[in-house]
Amino acid sequence: MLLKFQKYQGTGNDFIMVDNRTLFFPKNDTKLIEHLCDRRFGIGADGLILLENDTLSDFKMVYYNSDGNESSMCGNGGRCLTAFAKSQGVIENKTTFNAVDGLHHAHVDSNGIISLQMIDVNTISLQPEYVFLNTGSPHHVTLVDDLSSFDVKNQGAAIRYSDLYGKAGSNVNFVQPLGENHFRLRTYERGVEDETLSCGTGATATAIAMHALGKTTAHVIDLDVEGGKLQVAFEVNDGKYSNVHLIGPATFVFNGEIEI
Ligand SMILES: N[C@@H](CCC[C@H](N)C(=O)O)C(=O)O
Repeated sequence: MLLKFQKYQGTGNDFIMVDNRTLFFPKNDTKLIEHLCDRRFGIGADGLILLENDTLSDFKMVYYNSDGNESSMCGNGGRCLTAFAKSQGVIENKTTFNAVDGLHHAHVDSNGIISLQMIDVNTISLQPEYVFLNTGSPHHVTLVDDLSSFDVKNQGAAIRYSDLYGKAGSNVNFVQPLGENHFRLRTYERGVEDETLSCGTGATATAIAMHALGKTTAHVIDLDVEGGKLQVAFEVNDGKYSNVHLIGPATFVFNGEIEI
């Protein structure tokens, strides 16, 4: 069978997009999805995203990490899927779609920048050396002095596979403050099992964690990731974070087709 797909990337976090509204795609074929995401033997991507019909909203998002397993929410992927849905004529510039963590609102501005509403965050674990929270995916957030020389892959894997997070594991974000509302982060991603150039739920987690730690009083945070720049905006009342938005570009890379 010939699989038609489009590649998208959001600040360097890259995805294979498939229009699966006819439900033709073999969703349970973990090995196929892993192969398609392989950067040498397949198309190459951090993840694969299916666009499907939904009874409650404009469309449904189904997300797979590059290990081939379906996973939790992908913030950059949600922004890229919004751009893909627009390119396919499924939506115009505003949408509500259904993902594994519920309904998401998104809109595309006149410059193509996409703002994606993320889930509210009401539970934050503040520990002496780190913060843990869930922004649609689980995130461990810890401050480091110099990100440029930091061994993200090995240090990230050690935390991800530690007893802290059991079989499920967690994504791991290493953060360096750059200014009052400006942080740099590098992320080790669960399910990719490597550093990615960007992680949207990770950037969201980092922004909220920095506010919860008192490292900033701002409610609009700039985040420098390896693949570009993201912004996270939120409201907060009594330690509860709402109206959370992940804002940034989502770029079409190429059309492709591959025999599967
Ligand atoms: N890159 C994504 C996160 C995708 C899910 C994550 N790897 C997990 O399994 O928790 C993002 O942009 O949020």
